[in-house]
Amino acid sequence: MATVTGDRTNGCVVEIENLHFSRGTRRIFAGVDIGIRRGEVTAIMGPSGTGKTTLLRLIGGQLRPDAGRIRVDGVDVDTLKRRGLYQLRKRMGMLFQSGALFTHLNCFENVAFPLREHTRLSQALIRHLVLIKLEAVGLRGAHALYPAELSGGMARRVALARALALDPMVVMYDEPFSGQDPISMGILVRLIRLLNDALGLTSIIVSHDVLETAEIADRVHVISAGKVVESGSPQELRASSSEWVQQFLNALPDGPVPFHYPAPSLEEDLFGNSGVGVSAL
Ligand SMILES: Nc1ncnc2c1ncn2[C@@H]1O[C@H](COP(=O)(O)OP(=O)(O)OP(=O)(O)O)[C@@H](O)[C@H]1O
Repeated sequence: MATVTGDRTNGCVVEIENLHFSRGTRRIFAGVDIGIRRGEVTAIMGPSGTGKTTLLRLIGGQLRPDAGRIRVDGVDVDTLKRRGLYQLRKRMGMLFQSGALFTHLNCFENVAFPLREHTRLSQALIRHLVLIKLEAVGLRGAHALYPAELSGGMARRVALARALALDPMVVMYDEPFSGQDPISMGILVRLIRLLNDALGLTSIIVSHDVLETAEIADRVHVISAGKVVESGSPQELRASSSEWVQQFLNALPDGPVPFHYPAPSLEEDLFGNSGVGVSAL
């Protein structure tokens, strides 16, 4: 775990304390405490409808707690006004299952979109950043393809590159593997872990794919009936007698499918005249 010197947050980038939240008469959270440690991959699991997506929305400030506190990077999300929330959300990458790509934009422009929206970077720098993010997900060679020309797994990886475009501090994944075949799922699983470590991110994953998620998680929190019922490393949960623990088994093997879509060398794309993104210059 990466610990920041002088860190006010006890190594936790997200601190949830005594969280209470209801939807009408339905109580979703009744005293939830979770610390999401900086630099780690944290999985939030639990039965369907237990409030996992709701928890991500609360962390992102899209919903407000009825009681309790949620701090992100030491800041109480509930106290933030519109502008503060906007600034915070720029530092939080989100990859939602429904987070579709813009169909009228190619991969390059999809990833460039948040950079164009939220920064005043030069076109040349945007081009570099987009190529690096696409490279990171193995799809630099697919920069000119439109979403309709991508497989489901490729589309998810482009969406991941887009979620990482602004170099977020935290990335939240809501069901990132849903609808993926086992090979695409294996690639995504590995990619989330690799990018977390390589880019110094903190990742929060909500997923029904218990085995795959546990494979890359440093810590797992199991939520049920408004409370955290289990917390620990996948190994610790394996040693627990909870019924959930039985699900933390075999790792998903990687397959022979190449990770990178065919492309010229990175050097050529970055410093040469390969024509990537020139329409934007
Ligand atoms: N906009 C809404 N208005 C009212 N109730 C809602 C709303 N969104 C979600 N809920 C309810 O809140 C509860 C928690 O929903 P949430 O989507 O967070 O669960 P989840 O654990 O992510 O479920 P799943 O695993 O099936 O995706 C559910 O009972 C759901 O019906």
